[in-house]
Amino acid sequence: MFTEIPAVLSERMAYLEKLDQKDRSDGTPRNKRLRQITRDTGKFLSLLTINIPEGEIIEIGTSAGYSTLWLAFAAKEKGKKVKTFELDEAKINLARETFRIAGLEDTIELVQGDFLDYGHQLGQVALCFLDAEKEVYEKCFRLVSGHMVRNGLIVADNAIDHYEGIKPMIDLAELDERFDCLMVPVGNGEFICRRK
Ligand SMILES: C[S@@+](CC[C@H](N)C(=O)[O-])C[C@H]1O[C@@H](n2cnc3c(N)ncnc32)[C@H](O)[C@@H]1O
Repeated sequence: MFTEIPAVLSERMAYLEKLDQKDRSDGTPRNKRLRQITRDTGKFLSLLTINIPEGEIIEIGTSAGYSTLWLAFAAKEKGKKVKTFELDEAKINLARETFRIAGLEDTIELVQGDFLDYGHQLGQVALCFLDAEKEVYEKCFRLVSGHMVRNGLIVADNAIDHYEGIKPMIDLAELDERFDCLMVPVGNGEFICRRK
């Protein structure tokens, strides 16, 4: 599938990768940085998404839409959509531009606001990519876990480089008998919870 990424999509991905690199080296304050997933993590998300069961695909933490592109690329192949949540207005504007340029506006629904205010509206979830502030991971897990379909996946980013920050969520998930959990050393570490 990676040989079939449309040019407009791979060009926007490359543009965002450069923007993210620039952010990391030019002193941009942390809250303004894009803080994107790695390219390997993006590919990993696409591979997971192409094989998920029926249900919603959601993302918590859009930033400029880089990770959303990897989710949506695979979702589109399956005729599915991605719903992604973002708080920050400047990043929302950049994400809208991303989805328009990549021709994925019909595949992606961008929700402006705090995911924690929307959690109660969730339907049946097949895949949740969690990449927000580390302090909210545990709350997000509590909100999403009851909505997961059988074989659905919660994938939490930064599980290795911010292990201490998200440990409360990891501990909670590992004690939860509804889930099989695994730390995957791709990118910055992806903690995967599969609904049994
Ligand atoms: C690490 S960045 C996301 C990077 C993005 N997933 C990517 O790889 O391209 C985290 C983003 O989550 C957003 N965020 C943090 N807490 C949130 C919340 N409770 N609801 C929605 N967005 C949130 C932040 O504004 C920030 O843009």
